[in-house]
Amino acid sequence: MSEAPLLTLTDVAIERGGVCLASGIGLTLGPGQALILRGPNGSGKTTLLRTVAGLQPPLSGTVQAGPEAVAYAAHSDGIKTTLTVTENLTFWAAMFGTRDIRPALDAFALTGLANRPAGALSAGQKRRLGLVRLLVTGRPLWVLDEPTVALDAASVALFAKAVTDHLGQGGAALIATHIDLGLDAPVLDMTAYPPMPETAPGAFDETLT
Ligand SMILES: Nc1ncnc2c1ncn2[C@@H]1O[C@H](COP(=O)(O)OP(=O)(O)OP(=O)(O)O)[C@@H](O)[C@H]1O
Repeated sequence: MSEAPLLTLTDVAIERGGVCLASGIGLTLGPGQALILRGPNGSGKTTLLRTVAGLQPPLSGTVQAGPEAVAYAAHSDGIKTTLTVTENLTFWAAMFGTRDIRPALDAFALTGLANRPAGALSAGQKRRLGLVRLLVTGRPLWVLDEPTVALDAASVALFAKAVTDHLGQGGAALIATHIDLGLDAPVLDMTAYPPMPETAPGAFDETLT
């Protein structure tokens, strides 16, 4: 039995600001699989996630993900503060063709906050609103950068359940996190992929994008 992978990285090197951060990264994520990214601050976790999300090209190697496969949750919550929780989620749901937002609101315990302007949420509530978007994208590959920042223990548990359910439905997840989410997932340690000694200067200049 072999299912098509949702993500394949082959001999990937990544860079930020013209500096190679890591090289030789190879991985495959299939339906139902998660991978945890670990490494010290500045080791390139965010840069790798940005590269997988297509926000920047790899310095070398190939990144293969299905078309419209990736849902990327970055450090920023990406919410509209003047809109209510419902209005934010309705906007995202419409973008991705999802009609019913109630299951998503329930899954992240946001139903009681549905009519509150997003700008009046606490930091952890804002983070939950940023993450709940994942549920209405319908996209199979979740690429998540420190998703649990500002979440309390109960919210971390809700998030871990959402990821587990997503994997159970045939999705996959690549997650940079410093905390244990209780997932049965292997760890990719960035320190195992040292940068190439020679860095091509200016291979990607993000000031031009
Ligand atoms: N916009 C940028 N321009 C140039 N260099 C950058 C930029 N953003 C980050 N960097 C540098 O790239 C390196 C990798 O950063 P990155 O954010 O990928 O690391 P990280 O492993 O996610 O770190 P953290 O654990 O602190 O989130 C760091 O040395 C950082 O200073």
